[in-house]
Amino acid sequence: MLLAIDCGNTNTVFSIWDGESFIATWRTSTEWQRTADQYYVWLSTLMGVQKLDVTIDEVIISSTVPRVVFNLRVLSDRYFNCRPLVVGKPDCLLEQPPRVDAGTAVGPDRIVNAAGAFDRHGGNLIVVDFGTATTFDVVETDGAYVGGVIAPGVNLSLEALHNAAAALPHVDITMPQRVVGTNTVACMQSGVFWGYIGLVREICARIKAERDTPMKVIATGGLAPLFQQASNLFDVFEEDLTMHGLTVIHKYNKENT
Ligand SMILES: Nc1ncnc2c1ncn2[C@@H]1O[C@H](COP(=O)(O)OP(=O)(O)O)[C@@H](O)[C@H]1O
Ligand SMILES: CC(C)(COP(=O)(O)O)[C@@H](O)C(=O)NCCC(=O)O
Ligand SMILES: [K+]
Repeated sequence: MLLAIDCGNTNTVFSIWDGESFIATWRTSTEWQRTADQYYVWLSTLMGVQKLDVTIDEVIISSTVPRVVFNLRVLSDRYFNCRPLVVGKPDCLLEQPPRVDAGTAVGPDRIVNAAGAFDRHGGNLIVVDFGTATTFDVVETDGAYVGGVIAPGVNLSLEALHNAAAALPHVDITMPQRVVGTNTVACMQSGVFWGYIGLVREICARIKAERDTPMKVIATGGLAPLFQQASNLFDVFEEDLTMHGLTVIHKYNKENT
C-alpha cells in the first residue's frame, strides 16, 4: 500500500491509500529534527490503535520543508524497504511541469495541489490553500501550474500582530459577528477575518480579469470553510486535495517508469 506524506511548514499529514480510498490519515507537527525511528514508532502505534494490519511498500512525499526529507527517506528505506518518490526531485515525473520563470523552485505542495485539482476538475482553476502561508495556484487548461500568489497565512497574520505589539494577545481566528470590535480580541479577529475575505475575493477577481477567462475556485486547508460561511468565495472545498494530488502523481509515475 501507498503511504502519502504531505509536509507543510506547520503540520505533516500521513495518509494510507489502498488504491481506491484513504484508509487512515494522521497529522503531526512538522519538526525537521524528528528521526526515522521516531516517525516509525508514532506511525506503528497509530496503526496498532486502529488495528490496521497493512504492508506499506510505496511512499510519496511532498515537503515544503527541505530538511525533513532526509529523515522521511530513511523511514521509507529502513521500515518500508522502498525508495520514496519525492515531488520536485528530477526522478519524480510530472504530467505537466510548472511553467514559471527559470530557476524558480515552486513549492511541491502547489504542484501537488495543481495535479489533484486538475484531475478532479479539469483546467482553468484557482486553487486556494490555507496553510502556514495562503497560496493561490493558477492551473492552465492543460493542467500545468503557471504561477500564483503567496500571502501570509491566517494564523501567521494573527501571530505577527501578537509578536510585534506588546499589548496584543495571542488570538484564535473565528468569524466575528460585527466588523467594529468593542474589545482588543474582537478588533484583531475582525481585522484578520474581514481583511482575509477581502484579500481572497480581490486576488481571485484580479486573477480572473488578468486571464480573461472563467475559472473555478477550489479551496483546501482546514480554515477554508470558516471563510466560505461568511462569503461565497469558492466553488468547491476539498479537504483532501493535496493527498489526492499525491496519489495522482504516484499513479502517473507508476504508469510511466
Ligand atoms: N480546522 C482548523 N481549524 C483551525 N485552525 C486550523 C485548522 N486546520 C488548520 N489550522 C491551522 O492553520 C494553520 C495552517 O495549518 P496547516 O494547513 O496544517 O499548514 P501547513 O500545511 O502549512 O503545515 C496552522 O496554524 C493550523 O493550526
Ligand atoms: C508558499 C509555501 C511556503 C506554502 O507552504 P505551506 O503554507 O503549505 O507550508 C510553499 O509552497 C513554498 O515554500 N513555496 C516555494 C516558493 C514558491 O512556491 O514559489
Ligand atoms: K499546505
